[in-house]
Amino acid sequence: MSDILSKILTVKKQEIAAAKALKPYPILLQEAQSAAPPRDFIAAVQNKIAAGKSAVIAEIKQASPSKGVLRGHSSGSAHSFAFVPAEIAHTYAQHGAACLSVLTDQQFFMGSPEYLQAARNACSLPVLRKDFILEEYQIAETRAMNADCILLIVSAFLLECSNPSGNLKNESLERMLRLEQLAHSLGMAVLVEVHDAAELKMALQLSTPLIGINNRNLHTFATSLDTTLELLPSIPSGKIVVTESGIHTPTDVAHMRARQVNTFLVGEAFMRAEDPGIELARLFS
Ligand SMILES: O=C(O)c1ccccc1NCC(=O)[C@H](O)[C@H](O)COP(=O)(O)O
Repeated sequence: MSDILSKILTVKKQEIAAAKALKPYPILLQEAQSAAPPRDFIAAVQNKIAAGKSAVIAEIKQASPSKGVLRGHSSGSAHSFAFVPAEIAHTYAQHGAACLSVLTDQQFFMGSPEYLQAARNACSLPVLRKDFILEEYQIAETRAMNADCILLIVSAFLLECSNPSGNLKNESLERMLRLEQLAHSLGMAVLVEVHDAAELKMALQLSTPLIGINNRNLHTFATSLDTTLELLPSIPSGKIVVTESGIHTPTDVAHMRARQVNTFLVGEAFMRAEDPGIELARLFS
C-alpha cells in the first residue's frame, strides 16, 4: 500500500478525533438530518449519458500531493490563476458539467468544507465531497456540509483494517457496507473507488452503481488510462464506470468514449486553465 495514503490516513484519524471532541456524533447527525435537501448525483450523471453526452464530474482542487499547488497561490507560476470556488463552480455549470467534486482535505490538497459550500451555493449541481472517509462520523459531517455524494476508497479501508489478527477483506468490506448504508439513509450517493482487480471485486459487493477507477498509481503518482481499460471487462453492465485522474486531452476523452466509458472525473486539466469551464467545454466538445 502507498506511503502517501498511509500519511493521509494518519492525519485524517487525528482530525476525526479532534472534530469528535468539539462536536459529538449525535449532534452532528442531527445537523446532517436537517441539512439542505440532497441533490441527485446519480440522476445528474445518468441524464448526461442518456443525452449521448459525457458526464463530467468537474473537480475543484487547489493543490495535490503529486503536483503541488495547481491554482491560486503565490507560487510565482505563470499558470496560476485565482482560486475562487464559487466562480469555478459557476463556470463549470455554465459549460455543461454533470456534477462537482470538491476537495475538503486541508493538509494535502489545500481544500476546505467552506469551499464545498461556496461551490454548491453558486450552482444547482450535485456535489461530491472529495476526502478520505473512514468512519460514520465523516458521513454525517459530509451531509451536514450539504454534500450530495461521498467517496469510499477501497485501498484506504484495506490499509485501515490491516492488522495481524483480522480478516482484512471482510472487515474492510463490512465497514464500507455500513458507511454506504448510512450515506444512503441520509440521501447521499456513493462513489466507490478502486485501483486494481482485487479492489474492484470488493467494490462490486456494494449496492452503488458508481464505480470509480482511479488511473493514478499511488506509489509512483503516474497515471495510465490503461488502468480503466484493463478493469472494464470485469464490470457488470448495470454499473456506471467513472474514469478518474489523468484525463488531459480530447484524445484521452475519445479513447475512453470509444470503449463506452462516458463518465469522467477531471481535476488538474481544469485547474490549470484560466477558465476551468471553458477548458471543460474544449475537452468534451
Ligand atoms: O492527485 C493526487 O496527487 C492524489 C494523491 C493521493 C491520493 C489522491 C490523489 N488525487 C485524488 C484524485 O483522485 C484526483 O484529484 C481526481 O481523480 C482528479 O485527477 P486529475 O484530473 O488527474 O487531477
